[in-house]
Amino acid sequence: MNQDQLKQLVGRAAVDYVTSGEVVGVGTGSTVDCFIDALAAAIAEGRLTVAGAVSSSERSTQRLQKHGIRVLDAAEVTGLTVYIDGADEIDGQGHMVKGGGAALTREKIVADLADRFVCIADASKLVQTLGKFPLPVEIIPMAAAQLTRRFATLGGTATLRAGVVTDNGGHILDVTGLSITDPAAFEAEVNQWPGVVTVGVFARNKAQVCLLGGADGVQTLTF
Ligand SMILES: O=C[C@H](O)[C@H](O)[C@H](O)COP(=O)(O)O
Repeated sequence: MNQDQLKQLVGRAAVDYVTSGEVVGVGTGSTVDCFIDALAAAIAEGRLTVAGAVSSSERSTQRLQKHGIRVLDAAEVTGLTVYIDGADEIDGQGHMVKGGGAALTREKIVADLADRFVCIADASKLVQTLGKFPLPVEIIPMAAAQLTRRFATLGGTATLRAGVVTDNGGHILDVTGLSITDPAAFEAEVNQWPGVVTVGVFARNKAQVCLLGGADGVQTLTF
């Protein structure tokens, strides 16, 4: 199976984690696109109903609406049973690096509303230690140079993602050269640097379940 087929596999598997009749939290990315399509198919076939979705990006909102799935504002719900999203990296404890698609801030907001984060990913995303994938950080534009110097003190090289403006009007720094051995401490530290909107380490909002697609099918990891 190629990577696209693995994404479709885990996208379909994630539908089983949606509680019928409820509002579902929806992440962003190519794997989530597969989930949205599988969710729409399950609804069309009468296997499931949903009261709607809270979306983490304009991209996912458009795809959900194209399928006729109602999109609610995050402010319209007080909580969600489940949030389903991909990751750029996930470790053996469910900590993730996210934001390759620049949606990390809204993803963290919607994930924080949910009782359970179900991560869907192909097996290449599983790592021992976070940091090989360039770490996305959403920032206030005027802080770019200052934050670049600050990441250098941690051994990181930050590069501004050219031409990218997030759904919130922020910019993205991608930071290479980091080895994130304590994700919770790293997230807490970087989050309070002035100019940082959201750091792409998800430790406080880590996954409770990961559906990992590999040669042998879907492996379910629980944390
Ligand atoms: O901002 C984007 C998100 O964090 C994605 O969930 C992440 O980049 C994984 O995306 P994909 O499923 O396309 O690999």
